[in-house]
Amino acid sequence: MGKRSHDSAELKPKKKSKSDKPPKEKKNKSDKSEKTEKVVAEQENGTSSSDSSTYTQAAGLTALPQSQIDTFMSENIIKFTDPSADALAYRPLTSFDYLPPCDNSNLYAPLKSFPAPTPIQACTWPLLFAGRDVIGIAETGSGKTLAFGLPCLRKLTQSKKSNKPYHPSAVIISPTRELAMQIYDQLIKYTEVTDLGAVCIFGGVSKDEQRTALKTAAIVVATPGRLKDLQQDGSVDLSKVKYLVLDEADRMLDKGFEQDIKDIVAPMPVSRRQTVMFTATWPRSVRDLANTFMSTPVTVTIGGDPSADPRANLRIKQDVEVMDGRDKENRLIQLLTKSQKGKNPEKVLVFCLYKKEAMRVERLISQRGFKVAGIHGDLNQSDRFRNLEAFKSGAATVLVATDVAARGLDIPAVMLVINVTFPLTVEDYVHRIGRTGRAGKEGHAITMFTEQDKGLSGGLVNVLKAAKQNVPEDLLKFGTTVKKKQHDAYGAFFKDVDTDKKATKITFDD
Ligand SMILES: Nc1ncnc2c1ncn2[C@@H]1O[C@H](COP(=O)(O)OP(=O)(O)OP(=O)(O)O)[C@@H](O)[C@H]1O
Repeated sequence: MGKRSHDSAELKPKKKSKSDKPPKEKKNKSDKSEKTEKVVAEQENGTSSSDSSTYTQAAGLTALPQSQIDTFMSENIIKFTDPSADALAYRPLTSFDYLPPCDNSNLYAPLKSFPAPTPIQACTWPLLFAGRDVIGIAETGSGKTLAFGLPCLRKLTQSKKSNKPYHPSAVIISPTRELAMQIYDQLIKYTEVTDLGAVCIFGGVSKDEQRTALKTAAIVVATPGRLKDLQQDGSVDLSKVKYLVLDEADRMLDKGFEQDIKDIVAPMPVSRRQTVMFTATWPRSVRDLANTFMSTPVTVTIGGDPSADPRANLRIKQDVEVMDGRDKENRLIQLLTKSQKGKNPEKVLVFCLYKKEAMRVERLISQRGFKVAGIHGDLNQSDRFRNLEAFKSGAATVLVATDVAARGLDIPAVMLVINVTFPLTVEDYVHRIGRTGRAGKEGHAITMFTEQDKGLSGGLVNVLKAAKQNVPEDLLKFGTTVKKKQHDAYGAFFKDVDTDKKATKITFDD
């Protein structure tokens, strides 16, 4: 587990008095069609979903010559798509000096470790401060967590009312426990200086401490399964939520999670909440669904049109090696021998597709004497956190993972990503390799590709071409057609299953 443990671990359970009791389970009577009509009506009216959002552009930012703004926009290939055609009025916040005033002057203090806002922060902050719904699309490792996190914290600090017990004001949903914990760890630096309570909720650990922490938390960072359980058993009431984030939004809206998200969001009136979605990949398949959760959203894209194929971070050198599956293990050991030699072995992340495959590959690597740890869905939560921590600290320099670690994880100084087995989708490929080359650094990814993966060759070729990478002849032989349909298991494969629960859900295995 990270240096900071989540609130629930720090709070001791108290004897419940009547007023301490969590809210009783409420039947959600909201009729779906009514809800959809409401969203449409609000979209037509263009009403703002926010109550405590105010934003006045700093005088210094207004004074900048338009040419300077235009250069920033074109250099970073920034695009705003706004049905209300209002977004361009908000100049990108190119320096922390232009942040709007905040009732709690401490809020911005932790930002001083950074030189300037990243492009996705610069462009989405003004819109989010102003209360707009936003879809933010930017490459892996580009600072999206603070892009949605800072406006959330400001909105809650500006609001005069304190939380009713068990009624959080903000919910941030992410697909995996490690990612939820990482978001929480980033945000807690800011909640600590502003006295906002936060809690991280995920499956695989006891619910009691989480229930206790929910009493005072203004911000809930959660994975969907456990949050839904706690909501359904009446441990938390989400009807006062005014800031909702879906991180890794395409994954959250995919069919593996779609129903959980709908159930969680049902009691949060769209008229009173600001809805924010962030991702590095934005397939067409989820866009219409995303709109049903949002009110006149502005889409902000950094690095090019989101209608194109998923885009890899341009600082990552991508090598694809087409080979026979039987040669993979030797090639893996060869690559590790090279990267692990000397006093300072490189941090290498090795991706497999199946849990059993990951265990086998981890055993192989360990037998060859490398310092390796593993992370996959069959490990219990404390082993997952411990192994991730071992990799972060350098106690293990190789981490073997399934796609549970593909998205969002921000592990410093991963030099090389090796894909032993290609993932189920090209989006997952982009996320996997995005564990290297983060926060402006260079990275390298080596992918073993076999005939079995040929259905994805077209999509991969497009990703390589878009990033101006070498496309091997052997890969082109498999064809360049991009199949429209995603793999059926996209989502289900990746879903974190709450190991505390009896197996009523499908547990995906190889
Ligand atoms: N303004 C900034 N300047 C420099 N570094 C920053 C800035 N904002 C955030 N970072 C750092 O950049 C790293 C990557 O940020 P983050 O994890 O939010 O990326 P991300 O865009 O969410 O990536 P992914 O798509 O993989 O989830 C983090 O270590 C974060 O602390």
